[in-house]
Amino acid sequence: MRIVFGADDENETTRAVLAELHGRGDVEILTDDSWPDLGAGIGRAVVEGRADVGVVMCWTGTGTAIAANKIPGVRAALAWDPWIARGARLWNDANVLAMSLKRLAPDVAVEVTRAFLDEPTPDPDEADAIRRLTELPDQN
Ligand SMILES: O=C(CO)[C@H](O)[C@H](O)COP(=O)(O)O
Repeated sequence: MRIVFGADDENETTRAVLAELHGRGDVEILTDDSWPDLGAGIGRAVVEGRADVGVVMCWTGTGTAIAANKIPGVRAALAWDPWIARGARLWNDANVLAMSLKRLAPDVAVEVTRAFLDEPTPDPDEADAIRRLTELPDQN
């Protein structure tokens, strides 16, 4: 699996997530102190096919998620527990995971990351909803 990762700050949580990612595939790391540019860069790497999925972190996770979702074709999901992360893949076909580097403990962030990456394919029952989602105009 090719994964693009970026965080606008570094701490125990980002280091734990990165270690987990390195154990799971080829990791491209984006460094950008500007969270809008970082989120957009992660999104572009995914839609341009350089990575299968993106994992992005900022203080809240929200800013980079919003920035990533500005890129057409990105479905970035903010997750704070494994159930949310799994559901984002299963029911939303999310291709970018966004997390808070300030509010998730390292072990929780790793569990969230695992849940996201372990659920590679969407639920077929959600195919219509996901198609409808991708048909919605990107106007933001
Ligand atoms: O959580 C974030 C955005 O949602 C940022 O990480 C936080 O606002 C810090 O950004 P900066 O270092 O540019 O002030």
